[in-house]
Amino acid sequence: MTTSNTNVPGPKPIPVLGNLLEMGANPLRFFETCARTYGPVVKLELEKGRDTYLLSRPEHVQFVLTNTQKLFVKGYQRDRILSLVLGNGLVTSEGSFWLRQRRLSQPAFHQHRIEGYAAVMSAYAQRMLAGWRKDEVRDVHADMMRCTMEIVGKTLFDVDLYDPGEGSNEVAESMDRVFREYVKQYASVVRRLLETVPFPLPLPGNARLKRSVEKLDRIVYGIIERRREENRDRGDLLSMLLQARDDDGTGMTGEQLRDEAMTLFLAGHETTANVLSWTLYALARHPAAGEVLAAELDRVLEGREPAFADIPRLPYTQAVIKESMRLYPPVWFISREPVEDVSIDGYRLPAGCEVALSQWVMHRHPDHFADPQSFRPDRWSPSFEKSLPAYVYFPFGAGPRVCIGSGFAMTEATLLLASIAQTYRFEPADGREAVLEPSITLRPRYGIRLRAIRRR
Ligand code: HEM
Repeated sequence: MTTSNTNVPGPKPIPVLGNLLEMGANPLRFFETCARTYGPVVKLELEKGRDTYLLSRPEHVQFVLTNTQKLFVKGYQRDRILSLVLGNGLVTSEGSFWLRQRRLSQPAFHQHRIEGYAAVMSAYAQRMLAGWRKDEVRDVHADMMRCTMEIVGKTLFDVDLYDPGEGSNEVAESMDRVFREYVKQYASVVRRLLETVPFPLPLPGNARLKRSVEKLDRIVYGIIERRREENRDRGDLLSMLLQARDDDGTGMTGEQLRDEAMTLFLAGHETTANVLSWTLYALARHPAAGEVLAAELDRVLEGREPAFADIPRLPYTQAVIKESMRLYPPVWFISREPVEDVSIDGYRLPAGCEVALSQWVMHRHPDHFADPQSFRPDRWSPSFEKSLPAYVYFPFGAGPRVCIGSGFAMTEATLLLASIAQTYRFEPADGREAVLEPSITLRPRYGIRLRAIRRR
């Protein structure tokens, strides 16, 4: 028999605000505490008229993610900010429209394409390091954001974002402005409350974001137009998207290309920057792991610049990245909406509710990870990976909507970390811990200041 959903355990809501204030104070701790206190299915009131259910069994993750498209939708269209910035691109679209776009975009992420992008990744890492001075304190998050943005600019648009000769600083600046405005609004709990108002409010933040997006749109449409006229494969993602044809021979419209380009730019640069920033932060606090990493890099690379072919020979480098994404998952929760009532562990979750799965909660679960709060890259042995139940560790999601850029991201993170850690080791610049900001991604709120000590 299915239990009524009113019986689902959860923290007591207060009038009007539900559980929003508790969550707003520290969403990560709130989700973790709820899962530990109330069990694998927790009911939360985070939106007016729509309950949220936090699920934390691996079977729940499997059920929800593999049935997205059939029993669940992403429901992002109700999110005004994401819709304004990303339009109807791969992250936000649904159903048959999404499927077509995914099929058209997939070839841009084939292994041989990524191999081509790898050379750009390594070269841009070297260019970044050339600007670092011996033993100085740096905000490594700012460095990683800039470097991954340059890499996306080059691999996506074939534009060198920071080469003043190309006159393309405008793209970088506009992207940056949109991004900052978007993060500022996204992290706000007040925004979640205002989302319940059924029309866009004339708030200054909304107007600023809209103006920035309009400016960026003009630039992106300009690039697309010029590239259409040029009609040649430059080896970048945009070339692939421009060439992509459906079975009936139709390609993407200008608007679809704009939405996909914007989506890939945003989805593809901050996530990887976060992984690298948190990795350097963890290494600075765990010098022994840093030494094992440096020894692997010295042994395998013998001082050379890392290349795509080196990646399989860098297992510890990859373990460091996996462990960093376990503790600091760049996407810390995934949300879905059931299209019909579904039954989970005997509870009925109604159509239209929000179902939340949290990498933060699952990746730190003591049932699955020994000493779960500690940074221990050596846990990622082949036997451990084999024994880890499926759908416990899912930094890139799973099912049909799994990250299309996971191969791109792992290649980029490995090559950048190898380049950086080959030349530098890190020490905390002061005794302060970095502040986690669980916005749409898990970012360091005030950056990450580390002393970069030159090794070679
Ligand atoms: C470490 C870096 C990254 C992480 C942790 C990450 C994580 C994720 C996750 C969890 C999802 C699924 C979201 C959901 O199911 O609701 C996703 C989707 C997506 N990611 Fe990534 N991502 C990363 C890098 C990238 C890169 C480099 C790109 C592109 C260049 C990219 C493009 C996308 C796109 C387009 C989607 C939507 C796919 C679809 O629905 O068909 N991501 N990513």
